[in-house]
Amino acid sequence: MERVSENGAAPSPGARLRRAWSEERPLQVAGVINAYAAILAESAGFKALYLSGAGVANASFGLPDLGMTNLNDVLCDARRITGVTDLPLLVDADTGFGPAFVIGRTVREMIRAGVAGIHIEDQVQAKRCGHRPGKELVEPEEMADRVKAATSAKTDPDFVVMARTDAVAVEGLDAAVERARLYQEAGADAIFAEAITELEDYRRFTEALDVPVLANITEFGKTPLFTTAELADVGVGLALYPLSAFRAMSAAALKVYRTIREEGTQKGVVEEMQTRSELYGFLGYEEYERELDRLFARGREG
Ligand SMILES: C[C@](O)(C(=O)O)[C@H](CC(=O)O)C(=O)O
Repeated sequence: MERVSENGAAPSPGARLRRAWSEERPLQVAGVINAYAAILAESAGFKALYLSGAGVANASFGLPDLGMTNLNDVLCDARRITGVTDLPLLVDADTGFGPAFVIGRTVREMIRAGVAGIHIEDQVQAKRCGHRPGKELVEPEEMADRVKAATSAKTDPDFVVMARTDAVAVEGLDAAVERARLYQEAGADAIFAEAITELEDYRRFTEALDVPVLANITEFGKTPLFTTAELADVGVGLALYPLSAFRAMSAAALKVYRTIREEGTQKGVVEEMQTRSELYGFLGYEEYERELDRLFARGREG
């Protein structure tokens, strides 16, 4: 049941994320690299958004996804997104950015930033992308402590603490499902099953758990591009597309840069661009202008 505060205030971002995953199955969660991408994803009809750790590292810092960005780096991008949309935002908090007290601070700061939930993972601090070789995990109990540190820091009971396990690729399916059960017991509100290779493996998670399971449908990784129908069939609760639009934007941008450089003009690619009026439409530019006119018309007339 969605909690509405006693003074009748709107449901919190966490409550909205929970509502979204109860209304759509699997809930499609769109990765958005920045505030404008959030506006685009919302206009396409998504009901929940995601800020990718790789996305922050790659797009905001030009760095690889190797745990080189910190809490403030991620918060800064998260705030920009929550500033333009009421859709619930799930944020990649890597390993929580430090030991127990830091994980607690991560949760409180994320809630203050209007974030709906985070996921923290069971990799060592020197983490890697979940779809790369050479991942190392902390002991299951240490990860359970991370989860407890996160859940006990909630200042909004509906804030979502999702536990990600990278164990399938490292320890195999049975151990990964066992870990997920332990994380659920420790208080995780959802489980992120990373780097799954077989559709049926999701069923092992969903049958063993009472909380929603997220499938990370990221391109060029270990997981095939399963459809929502396939994922629904094995009980998956959330389907994540962390970097899909970013990859497409990056390919488009490179093509434009190369064309301008090589051909001395952008004429050959201008048809592929979003127009000025489309951009302004998404931004509500004209509404802002009308407001400006209304506010300052007297000054101008005088
Ligand atoms: C989910 C992820 O952690 C991310 O940062 O978005 C990445 C995505 C990717 O590299 O494709 C991951 O799966 O490790």
